[in-house]
Amino acid sequence: MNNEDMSVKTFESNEQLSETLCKQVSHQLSDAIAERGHAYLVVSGGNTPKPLFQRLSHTDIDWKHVTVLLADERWVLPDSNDSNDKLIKTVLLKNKAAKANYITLFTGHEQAENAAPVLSKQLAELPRFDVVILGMGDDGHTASLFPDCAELEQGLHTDEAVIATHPTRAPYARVSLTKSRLLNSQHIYVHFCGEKKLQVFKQIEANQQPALPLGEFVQQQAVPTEVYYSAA
Ligand SMILES: O=C1O[C@H](COP(=O)(O)O)[C@@H](O)[C@H](O)[C@H]1O
Repeated sequence: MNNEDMSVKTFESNEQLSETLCKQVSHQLSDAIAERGHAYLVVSGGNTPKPLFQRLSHTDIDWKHVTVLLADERWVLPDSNDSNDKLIKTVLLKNKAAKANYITLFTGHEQAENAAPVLSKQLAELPRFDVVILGMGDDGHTASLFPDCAELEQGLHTDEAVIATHPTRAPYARVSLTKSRLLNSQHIYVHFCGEKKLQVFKQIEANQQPALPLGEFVQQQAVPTEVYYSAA
């Protein structure tokens, strides 16, 4: 698909959206396993992907040949309710998906900026991802590439795989996969819900300035990218 022809797949509810996206993602992971013996799935944190994770966890995929990792992590302890790591472990890596391999972004370093170079080296060694699912915040951030963080330009232009970011209007230091590492994927999905985010997405689609971080993934032509939106 040429991303110039991108259309937004629209659903009434996140449940309905998740049913369709789950089928799509599971086919692509299974195809990757058939072709190369292993598949890489990158997922986002936050609230939006919970129904998708629940469905994926019950889906017949040869999970032992799938590696899952996060697009970003909030620098909190792994037992915090704001930890993306906790979300993945409690909602996705269960049931059939309990057999998946998981690369955590939580290294145990006290500071995100000390963890980032270690993670960057580790993730640079991974092959091309098969599926990357990106979320979007109300401010147009994706992964932990925030419009207001001092590290945004670095995150969009570096060849490093992971950087630390410090949003000024959202809590916690973060680690985030960079644009170059996220775009090193066969397929990208953008997944968001609700009218407020739809309005932000319309600004991004129209390329309104100042450009928002998600626009870097929506406007590019290199990787097939599909947008999944639900009203509720
Ligand atoms: O902080 C984050 O926010 C975004 C969006 O989260 P949501 O709760 O509005 O769906 C998420 O994609 C990212 O992974 C997370 O760290």
